[in-house]
Amino acid sequence: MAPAEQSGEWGGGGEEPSGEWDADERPAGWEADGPALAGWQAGGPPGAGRPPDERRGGRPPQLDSPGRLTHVSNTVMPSYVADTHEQHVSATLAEAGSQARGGADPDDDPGSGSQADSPVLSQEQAAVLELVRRRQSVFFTGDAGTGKSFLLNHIIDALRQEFGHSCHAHRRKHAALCAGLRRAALHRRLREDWKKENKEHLRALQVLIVDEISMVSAEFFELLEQMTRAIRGLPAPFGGLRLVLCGDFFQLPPISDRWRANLPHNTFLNRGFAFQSPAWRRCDLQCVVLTKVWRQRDPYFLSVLNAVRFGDNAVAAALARECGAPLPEREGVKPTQLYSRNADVDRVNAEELARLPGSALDFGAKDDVILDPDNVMRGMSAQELSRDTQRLEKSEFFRDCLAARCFQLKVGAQVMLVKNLELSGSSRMLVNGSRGVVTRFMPLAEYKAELEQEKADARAQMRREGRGAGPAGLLALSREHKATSAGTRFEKLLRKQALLNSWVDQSGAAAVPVVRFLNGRELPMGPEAFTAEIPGVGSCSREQVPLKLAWAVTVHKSQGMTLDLARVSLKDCFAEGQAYVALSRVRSLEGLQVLDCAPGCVKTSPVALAFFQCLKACAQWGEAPYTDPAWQHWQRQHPIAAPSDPNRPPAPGALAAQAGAAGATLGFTPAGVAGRAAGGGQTPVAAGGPRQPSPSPVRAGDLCFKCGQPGHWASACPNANAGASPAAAVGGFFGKRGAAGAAAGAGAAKRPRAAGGAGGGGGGAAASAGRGGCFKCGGDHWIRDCPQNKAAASQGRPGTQGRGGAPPGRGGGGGGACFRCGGTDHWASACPSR
Ligand SMILES: Nc1ncnc2c1ncn2[C@@H]1O[C@H](COP(=O)(O)OP(=O)(O)OP(=O)(O)O)[C@@H](O)[C@H]1O
Repeated sequence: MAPAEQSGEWGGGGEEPSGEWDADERPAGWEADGPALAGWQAGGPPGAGRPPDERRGGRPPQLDSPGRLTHVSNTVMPSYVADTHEQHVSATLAEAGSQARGGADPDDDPGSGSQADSPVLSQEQAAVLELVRRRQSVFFTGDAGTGKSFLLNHIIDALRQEFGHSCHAHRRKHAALCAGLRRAALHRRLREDWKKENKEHLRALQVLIVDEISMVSAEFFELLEQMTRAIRGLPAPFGGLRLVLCGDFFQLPPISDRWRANLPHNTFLNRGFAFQSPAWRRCDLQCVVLTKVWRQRDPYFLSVLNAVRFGDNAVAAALARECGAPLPEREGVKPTQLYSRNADVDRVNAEELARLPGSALDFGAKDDVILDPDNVMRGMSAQELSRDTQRLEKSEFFRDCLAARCFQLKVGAQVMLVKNLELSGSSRMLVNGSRGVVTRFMPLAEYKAELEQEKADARAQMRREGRGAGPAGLLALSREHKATSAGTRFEKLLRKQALLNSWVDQSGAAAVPVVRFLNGRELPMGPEAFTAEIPGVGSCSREQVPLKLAWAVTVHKSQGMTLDLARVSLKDCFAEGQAYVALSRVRSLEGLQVLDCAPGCVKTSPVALAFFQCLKACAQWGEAPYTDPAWQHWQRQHPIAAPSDPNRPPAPGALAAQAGAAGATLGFTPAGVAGRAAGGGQTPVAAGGPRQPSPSPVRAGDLCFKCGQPGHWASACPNANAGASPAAAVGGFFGKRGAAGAAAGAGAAKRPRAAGGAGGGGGGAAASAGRGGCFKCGGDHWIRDCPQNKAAASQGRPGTQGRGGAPPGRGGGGGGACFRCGGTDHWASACPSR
């Protein structure tokens, strides 16, 4: 699972460390021999119940530690699901919508051939989607291949429906609702958002989606929470942002900088996992563990991967012995080589390309920046526009784009797609990560003629359907025919032609490569567009052939990929989870070769292990066994909110039950994962049954911040949705869409952000009905008009809006008291309880 920010695309190409660690630079907490394992169930050795000759090498693995491999969460897939395996993680935002809707479990309909073409969400995946639909903050995890990215694409699709438009395409107009970002992209986007002119963007954000949460550090997560809360000016965690977090903490961890003795203890070093931060504990997260592995279906292979996941070097060594033989080429495609270090990858790719006979063809990209039309229209000065242009041109997008600015290809080159081209149909699917080989170069004239022919075919099909698309039909196409497959194809071809023309003008290319993919399809690869938006500034785009050399890739890059054939070198594995990520990329043992399996190369984070055990057991997440002194100091500086803390976040939502979470899915309270101070409170979801209300008590003085009523937490607020649009409950920004927002009338539509929460748009019924209007007192007025402000001002302590002389209170403290402890004689930033 690894989305690319470009073009709103998800999948493939995990984040790579900018620099690699030397052996002596391993982060604190690193253990040479992996952690001691606990919590495993005794069971048969890997592959138990399966004749040895069915295994790849025909030999049983020589296991030093038999009897430790059964892991409860792995469900073996029934064979009829096999075809759907082709479905890759990635889906563009636009295309995700065309995929099957969630809700059904493939298990329900074994014979259905259509499922192969259109995979649907499993029951547990659908349960997570339901939580998101119910506006819960969600964290979902699971083994590699449990469909986290697949599910995330469906979630993004659902959010698009909820907010009525594409998350990315119209972000500026409707003010952002969603950001789906990986670690580096997250850093980048937030750096932009924290700039003064973009704070509005962050204020209007409704949902924050973070993929690969395992790579987001505790320090960063904490910072992010504090900054968003401060900028949005709301006391709720993340300033009321809804969170969708997803990832597997057994996979690649955050890349920390090394602490040196002369650095101040609180230097930002990107340490710890996100779940270790107090911010995690403050969030009202519903945690779900996905249990069904979709990528692999062989129970033996699953059990081996499971052992590696938990750090079993003996099993990895046995696997290396079993899978040591070279893999044959398939369809002329060589296995992808996975290495830990960039240097090895670059060397292998360069060597292999040089080894091929014939001359290489250069492929250059066409890069463009487009200024935000709003800025241009409102008459920004030439100086400002040129500053924005420069900012776009220097954007990291151009450095990090999956498609390189320039690369060389030869006939016979092993390549990988870096963009989703076709998502439906297992045999036709071409997605980010699909492997192929260049068979020839097609002259441009021939390629253009081919496109014309395809267009004619699509038009003919539309005519057959009685929807002719002549020049006059084009207008109709945009409305009516887009819904048909021929109409969509026609439209895509039009776009392709336009793209080709503009790319050729710039790059001067005379041919496009023809690639034969592993699924047998052979296609000319014309240029594709990769885009990224910098809110409030403009957008960057790159037009380039969506390929990269793929004899070798780094393990970090491979996170999120599903590979058919892989030669994995475990040499120099330096990070926890790295070996697990590498080995779990392939679908079957038949496609795996393992090399250089040195003792100790499999590393698992003991902290992740402890967290996972808490998740599985619904036990309390206790003190993390992490012994870096700088980290411990940081933790001391960020104490977990005590139960008496007036700023304690709302209690866990009780909606997991209603979502019908199934099987081993866990509903989890924030205090459950994290709440050693709050006294636990997590509640497992009974299989298929309703989730028990959280035992976490609601104190008499606690008011729901959504409706202002006592007796329940905001996440379980019965009034939040009363007749309002979904956004109204969150903050009312999208009030235009909701019937309630419209009914609220003009006054409500103009209401400022403070009362509605995240945005300033059409107000929501909750506010207009007098429930949840003011965040301070719950009254039917804006926070700035709250009588408590006046009271505070008369005491010399301005409330939320006050700037001088007294604690700001951030709007939630009631009368301007320190929001941390309720005290009235200090600012929250100087609070002794901090
Ligand atoms: N409900 C489903 N039906 C059919 N196929 C599925 C389903 N869920 C996931 N898959 C397929 O399983 C494979 C693995 O899914 P995905 O990459 O989303 O897993 P992941 O949990 O994100 O893996 P990783 O943690 O390794 O990144 C993909 O090929 C995906 O299409």
